[in-house]
Amino acid sequence: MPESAEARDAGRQAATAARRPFGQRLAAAMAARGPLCVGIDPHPGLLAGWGLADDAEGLRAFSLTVVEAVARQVAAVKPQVALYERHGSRGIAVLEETLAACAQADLLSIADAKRGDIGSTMAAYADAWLGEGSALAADAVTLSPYLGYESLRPALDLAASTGRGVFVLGLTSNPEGASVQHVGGTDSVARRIVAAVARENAPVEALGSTGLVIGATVGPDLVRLGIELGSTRAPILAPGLGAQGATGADMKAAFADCWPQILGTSSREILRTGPDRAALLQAALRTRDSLL
Ligand SMILES: O=C(O)c1cc(=O)[nH]c(=O)n1[C@@H]1O[C@H](COP(=O)(O)O)[C@@H](O)[C@H]1O
Repeated sequence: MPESAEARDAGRQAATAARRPFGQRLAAAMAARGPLCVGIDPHPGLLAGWGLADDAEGLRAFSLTVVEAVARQVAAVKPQVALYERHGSRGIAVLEETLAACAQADLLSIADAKRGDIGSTMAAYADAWLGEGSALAADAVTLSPYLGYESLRPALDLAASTGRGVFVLGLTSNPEGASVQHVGGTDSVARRIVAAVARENAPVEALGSTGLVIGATVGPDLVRLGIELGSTRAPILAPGLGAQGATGADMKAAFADCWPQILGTSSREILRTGPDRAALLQAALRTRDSLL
């Protein structure tokens, strides 16, 4: 018999009630397993290197292998949504299956979707990535604030009410980001985003659920722009480790004032060692150890 609407709503409410806030869950995972998030970026070249076809079946084998290799060993994984979207609806179905496998394995998932739009459309993105009962809902999603920080409000509010999290782009790891994010000098666009995120987390005593993305490569910019992260209570997702050149030592120097908040993330450098699960795990643990 099909589930009634009332039963479905009750099930969703129970699922939300049982979930602790994302910041708390991330802090616990980082304390237990270290500050690394493994990026799942199934690039065509990586699929070929693993002997897999560049199609939905290849994508599925790749994604589930990574989840199986690192579950219970690292704090989180971050599937790159673009690399599923390029396979159309079948790729999205694989992403849904990958997110479900993470939930099953008690592995935090961060959907790297970088969504951002006017508020009314943002509400629909929020339902997709953070809503209870959505097959695409992850533990957290990346968001772009460059339509204005407050345009993200529907996602910020839904994340808070479902115990999920967001990571808002602050200073990105790519060199082109400076042309927007550095504008304003010591009162830069990025500094204003960081301040808005800090306000979001102000009521929380420990790690909040509104995170920032700050590239592992931007240490000198943080100093030059006078951006201070330690008081934001934001979890900080730091991409750029490995393939983009940043090392654990670079990150420790750049983020000395907020080290307990840092979740380093690396994709290609780890993924290149697959498809052997033991090799993938070893590469992940080596990267993690560089952050301890
Ligand atoms: O939001 C992100 O994760 C992100 C932000 C950023 O500033 N730079 C950045 O590289 N990323 C993502 O992090 C991943 C980095 O991949 P690797 O360079 O292979 O480790 C990619 O999925 C990027 O889209």
